[in-house]
Amino acid sequence: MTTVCTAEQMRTAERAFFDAHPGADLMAVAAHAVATTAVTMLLGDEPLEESAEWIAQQRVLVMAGRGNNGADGLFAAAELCRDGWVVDVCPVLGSLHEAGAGAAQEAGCGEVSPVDALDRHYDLAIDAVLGIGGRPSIPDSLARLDEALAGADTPVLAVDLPSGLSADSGEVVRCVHARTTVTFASRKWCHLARPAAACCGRVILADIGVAVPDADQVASVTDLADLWPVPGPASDKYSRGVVGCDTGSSQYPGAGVLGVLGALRSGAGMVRCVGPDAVRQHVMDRTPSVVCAAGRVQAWVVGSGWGDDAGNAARLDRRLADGVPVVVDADALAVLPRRIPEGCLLTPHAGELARMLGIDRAEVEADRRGSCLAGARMFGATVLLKGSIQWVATPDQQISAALPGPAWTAQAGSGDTLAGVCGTLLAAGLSARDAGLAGAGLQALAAILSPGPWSPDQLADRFPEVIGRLVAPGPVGAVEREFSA
Ligand SMILES: NC(=O)C1=CN([C@@H]2O[C@H](COP(=O)(O)OP(=O)(O)OC[C@H]3O[C@@H](n4cnc5c(N)ncnc54)[C@H](OP(=O)(O)O)[C@@H]3O)[C@@H](O)[C@H]2O)[C@@H](O)CC1
Ligand SMILES: Nc1ncnc2c1ncn2[C@@H]1O[C@H](COP(=O)(O)OP(=O)(O)O)[C@@H](O)[C@H]1O
Repeated sequence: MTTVCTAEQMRTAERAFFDAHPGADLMAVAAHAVATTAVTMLLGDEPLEESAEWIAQQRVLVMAGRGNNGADGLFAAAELCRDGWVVDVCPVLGSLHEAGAGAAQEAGCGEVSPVDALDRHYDLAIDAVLGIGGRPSIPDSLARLDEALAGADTPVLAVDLPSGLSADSGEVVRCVHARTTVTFASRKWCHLARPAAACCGRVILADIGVAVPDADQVASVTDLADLWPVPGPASDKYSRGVVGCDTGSSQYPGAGVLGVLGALRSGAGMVRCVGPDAVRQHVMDRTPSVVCAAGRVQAWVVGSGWGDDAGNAARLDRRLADGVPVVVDADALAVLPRRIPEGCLLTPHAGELARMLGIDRAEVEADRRGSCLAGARMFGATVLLKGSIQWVATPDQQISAALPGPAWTAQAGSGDTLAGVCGTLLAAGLSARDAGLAGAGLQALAAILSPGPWSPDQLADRFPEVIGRLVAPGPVGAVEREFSA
């Protein structure tokens, strides 16, 4: 799991740290982490070149703002300059942090305006204009610099986060594009949520001695690889797990097909389709290996595409009574009994969760994390709240988020395939929490690897390749590297 925090949580942690360590120089620790990362980037793969003469030819641009983020950059500039690198400081927002500017000047850094910097060559640029105190977007002068640096293929190292991003979201208005970002104490949401994450490059987490106790946990690609069930020599179709799909209706047969596709393409040992005739016919046409007959299953997928039918409550009760874990999706969420068996997984989007909780959708949107916890508490089952950040909360009030993906999956039918994937994972024996995290993570990863308007059935057709790459044997860390490349 990766820890992730908001700007507010970071500031609270910083206050607690200073209460416990009055007078500590956190900025010096942060700046040293920036300077160390900068040197690693400058040296690249050729540490043999690290002679004083070679270092004295390498030029570094430090773009600095006027807050503490700028100060981190300025103290890093001073350290680099003292070590022999040629450093220009560029005040992008007019003024500079006073002590930081003093240190940089004393160490021998030059100063350059944003306009003059456009005409100079740099081997590395450090973006220390805006950090967690930044509001979205950047001034034109910085946008021009960012474009020029990209045009010259100059690597950019962002301090804490690329300027222009909001620490707490994946939104991008206009920002710096970093090759590497060095952040402190915990990752922030912009490092993980898309599309912002794509502007951060490789994110390095520096330990500055500050603990963020209320940081959240987000499943990483490595977690996904660890969770994914892989068949062994003794496996057969039953031991891998049989998924029963009781989804779709004559009005919405497509939802039944998509759920089956999700289950099949994510590795179910067998998929049984027991939906209405209209669904079964379409399923057989698309996926001939599906068994359209009743029988034992290890998990049920219900609710997708049921429509508003008077028989929905009885249809749900029948499946819950089977005693195996159930993925409860879409229309079945409107007819939930007061308590759901604990091993089940409820998969609402914000509107469905609002209805479950008897509140407005806007209230859910205003506190998605808290609403997800409330849903799990109210129904005694695990809840996967779908959307851009996908929270998974358990009845005992543990909460974590799935690997975030791009919004390409925000389209009708994605939830139906996701329910099928979660069914496969429950049938394979994963807990409801792990099934929610891994199912949502697979869909996100598939969309990361195949960006574009792929329809849910097309994306499901890509699941086998994504899973194959995900679980391919290799050293720990290889998976993360491959998928972040
Ligand atoms: N907290 C910690 O634990 C630690 C924090 N550390 C470091 O401190 C950083 C946070 O520093 P910070 O709070 O001073 O805010 P920062 O990001 O420098 O920006 C504020 C300045 O920017 C301005 N401004 C804002 N948006 C703007 C825009 N769009 N366009 C133009 N201007 C804009 C705003 O001016 P305003 O307009 O509000 O007057 C204000 O002057 C953090 O990211 C990390 O690097 C580390 O040293 C170690 C531990
Ligand atoms: N902004 C977003 N970013 C990433 N994924 C999203 C976003 N919004 C929705 N999704 C994904 O899209 C799917 C939508 O599910 P849902 O609304 O239930 O659709 P349907 O019921 O039509 O299948 C979910 O799998 C969710 O994870």
